[in-house]
Amino acid sequence: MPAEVYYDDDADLSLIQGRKVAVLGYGSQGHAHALSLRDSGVDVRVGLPEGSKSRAKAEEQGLRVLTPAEASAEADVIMILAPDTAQRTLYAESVAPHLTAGKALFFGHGLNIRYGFITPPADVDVAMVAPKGPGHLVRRQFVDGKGVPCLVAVEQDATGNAFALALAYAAGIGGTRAGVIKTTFKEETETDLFGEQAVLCGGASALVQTGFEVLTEAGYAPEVAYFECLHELKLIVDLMYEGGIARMRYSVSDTAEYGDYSRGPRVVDARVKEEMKRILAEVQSGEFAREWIAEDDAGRPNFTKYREQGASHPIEETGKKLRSMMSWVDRPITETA
Ligand SMILES: NC(=O)C1=CN([C@@H]2O[C@H](COP(=O)(O)OP(=O)(O)OC[C@H]3O[C@@H](n4cnc5c(N)ncnc54)[C@H](OP(=O)(O)O)[C@@H]3O)[C@@H](O)[C@H]2O)C=CC1
Ligand SMILES: CC[C@](O)(C(C)=O)C(=O)O
Ligand SMILES: [Mg+2]
Ligand SMILES: [Mg+2]
Repeated sequence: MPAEVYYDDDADLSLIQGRKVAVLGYGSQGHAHALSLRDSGVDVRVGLPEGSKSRAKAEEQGLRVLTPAEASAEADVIMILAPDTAQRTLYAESVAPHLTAGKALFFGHGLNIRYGFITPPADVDVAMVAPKGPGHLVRRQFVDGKGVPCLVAVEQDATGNAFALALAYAAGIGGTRAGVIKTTFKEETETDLFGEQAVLCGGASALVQTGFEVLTEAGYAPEVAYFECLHELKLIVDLMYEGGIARMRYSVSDTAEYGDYSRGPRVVDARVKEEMKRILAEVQSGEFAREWIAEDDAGRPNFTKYREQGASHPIEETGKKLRSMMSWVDRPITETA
C-alpha cells in the first residue's frame, strides 16, 4: 500500500505555535529542531543538564536553556533529542515527573518506545517526528527555504489531536515543505536501524574500506584507491539521488554499466543477502537494541574499540591529506550549529 504523504497545506502551524515546546538535547537533531521551530514562531526552550557542553552553544544562538526537568515542567510538548542510550534515564528522572495529562511526548527516533525502555502514561500523546537526514542538513535546508522529508507516527493519541500536532511540529522544522510520510514507531525504528546497519553506515563503510584495502594491498597508490573507492562514491550516489539507479547507469560509461551488472551481484551476493536478513531479524526481535543498551551501560568497551579501529584505518590518513587539497570538500560538520 503506498504511504500517505503530507505537505505544507495539510499542516496547521498554529497548533504548535500555540504550545510551549521543550527540546531536550542540542546535538545534531536538537539544534536543528530548536532553531527552526524558533524561526517558525514557536515558543521553544532547550533542556540540557547543568554540565552539558551544548549549553553554551544553545545560549550563544539565542535560545533559553533550562535543565531537562525545568524545561519538561514548563512545556506541554516535550521532544526528546538526547542520545538514544541516555533517553531511558532522562525520561525517568526529568520528564516523567512532569508528564501530566494532555501533554505530548515526542521523539526523533522510536527505539526507546518500540523496545519498551520508556512506557509513558496513557493520558499523554506520544508521537514521532523523524527527519530522514542528518540534523545539520535539516537545519541547512530549513534556512535555505527548503526541508528534509520527515516520518511522522503516533503511538498514543490521548487527546485525539496527536497527529495534527506532530504534523504542525514537522511543518515548524521544514519537513512539510519536502513531504511528510505517515508511519508507525515499529516501522520507523526497524527500517532505520536496518538501513543504517546494513546499507547506509555499516554496509557502505565496509564496502569502501574493503575496496580500498584490495587496491592498496595489490600495490596501487592509496591516493588513487581513495579517489576510486570513496571520493567518487559521492558523485555516483548524487546521480542515484537525483534520478535513481537508472540515472546513474545512464550517466556512467557503458563499460562501467556492464561492470555494474556483471560484477556487482558477485560482491553483494546471496550470502550477503542472507546476512542482511539475519541483521533484520536481530533488529525485529530487539536483540540489537538490548545489546546496544547493555554495551552503553557497561561503559561502551566494544564501541570504543571499534571507533579507535575505524579512526586508525589507513584510508583516513590518505583522505585527510587529499581533502586538505580540496578546499570545497574539507568543511566542518558543525557549520550550521
Ligand atoms: N543524528 C541524526 O541526524 C539523527 C538522529 N536521530 C535521532 O535523534 C535523537 C538525537 O540524536 P542526535 O541528534 O544524533 O544526538 P547527538 O549525540 O548529536 O546530541 C545529543 C544531545 O543531547 C545532549 N544530552 C546528552 N545527555 C542528555 C541528557 N541526559 N539530557 C538532555 N540532553 C542530553 C547532548 O549534550 P552534550 O553536549 O552535553 O553531550 C547533545 O546536545 C536520537 O533519538 C537519534 O536516533 C534521528 C534522525 C537522524
Ligand atoms: C543514517 C543514520 C541515522 O539513522 C540518520 C542520520 O538518519 C542516524 O541514526 O543518525
Ligand atoms: Mg535514520
Ligand atoms: Mg538512526
